[in-house]
Amino acid sequence: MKILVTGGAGYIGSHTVRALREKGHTVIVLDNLSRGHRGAVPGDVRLITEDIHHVDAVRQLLIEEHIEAVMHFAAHSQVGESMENPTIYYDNNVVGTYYLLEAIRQAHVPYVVFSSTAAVYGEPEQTPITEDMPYAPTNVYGQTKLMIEHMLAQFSRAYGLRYVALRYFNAAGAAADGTIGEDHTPETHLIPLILQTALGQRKSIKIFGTDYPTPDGTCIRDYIHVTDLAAAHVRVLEYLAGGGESQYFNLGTQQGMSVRQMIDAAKKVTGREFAVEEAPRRAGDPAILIASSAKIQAVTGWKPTHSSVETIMADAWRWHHTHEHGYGDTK
Ligand SMILES: NC(=O)c1ccc[n+]([C@@H]2O[C@H](COP(=O)([O-])OP(=O)(O)OC[C@H]3O[C@@H](n4cnc5c(N)ncnc54)[C@H](O)[C@@H]3O)[C@@H](O)[C@H]2O)c1
Ligand SMILES: O=c1ccn([C@@H]2O[C@H](COP(=O)(O)OP(=O)(O)O[C@H]3O[C@H](CO)[C@@H](O)[C@H](O)[C@H]3O)[C@@H](O)[C@H]2O)c(=O)[nH]1
Repeated sequence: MKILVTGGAGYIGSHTVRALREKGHTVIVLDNLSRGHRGAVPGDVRLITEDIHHVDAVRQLLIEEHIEAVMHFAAHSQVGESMENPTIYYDNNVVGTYYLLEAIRQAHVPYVVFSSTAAVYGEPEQTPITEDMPYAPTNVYGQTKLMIEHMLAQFSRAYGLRYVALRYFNAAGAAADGTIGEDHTPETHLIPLILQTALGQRKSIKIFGTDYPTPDGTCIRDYIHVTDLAAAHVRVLEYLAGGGESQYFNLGTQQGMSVRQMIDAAKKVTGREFAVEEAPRRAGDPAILIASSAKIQAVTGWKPTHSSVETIMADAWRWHHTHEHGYGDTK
């Protein structure tokens, strides 16, 4: 199929571009490079430096290139920033996606795969989290993703668009060959911050909260390898093209790891000692987020195969210690 990947110069999008091409699909990347990297897009993939808000340009591209599906990663995705500056989240995520969907509708593209998030659930009542649990985002970022899910459902009902919304838990790791990986500025995610500390780029890694109701007092998350996330996108595309109806799926491993366990794993994989500081809780962090992925496994047969903590950490380390400044100045 011929697929447009919005946000394909970003972390998860670039790994999915690779997975799609490995399955023989043709890919065009649309990215405004606000937070992505030219160097994350292979030289032989067409990169269109464009913004999803530009409905006329996007519609024209979809029609001219006979695009059959859109994978929509383009978004702002930092929880803290979304609380400090909600307007850019409503504009980039909700308004931007509205214009993108409008272009998709006008160009009659039949399928969309959308990057949603575990943040739509907020503080879960129980774990593992299943898709039928209540939606109660505790931050603006999660709220914008939930609004987009509603928009998709309404476009689907009214115009026949078929879509899958994938609610990722914590994306982690990097391509096994170390050529693409995670490079966010500013970096807020735990694993890159730990590994930057192991590299000596930071003085210490702070543990945000040691008094959570968990066995070691630190937050538990469900870390899923970015390669497994990418493979799930290929699966759900096949599912839609095979006649599957619109769906939303959690993407996680059903295993939780605490912050302390991640730090210990990093020390083992890197063979380096580094300073660890106990710090107060970070506002808005739920104690435990673990996915049930039973639904996507039952419907599409997808299973995570690279998401052991050792593989995640080893792959992330290969990327970070060979790219100390990420994609550097390739932007
Ligand atoms: N990283 C995670 O753990 C995680 C978890 C859950 C959901 N998600 C979602 O997955 C998607 C990808 O996340 P990521 O970590 O790869 O983020 P990222 O910031 O690395 O990638 C996003 C890309 O979208 C581009 N972009 C942003 N706004 C745009 C616009 N208006 N027009 C065109 N391009 C635009 C950026 O330049 C960037 O390349 C996001 O939608 C995010 O909300 C990520
Ligand atoms: O320096 C740090 C950074 C993080 N943490 C903790 O590590 C855990 C993971 O944090 P982080 O890597 O920032 O991810 P989350 O806040 O869990 O959010 C990610 O995972 C969510 C889904 O679970 C997505 O919605 C978000 O977009 C994505 O950033 C949390 O308990 C943090 O409190 C620390 O202790 N120290």
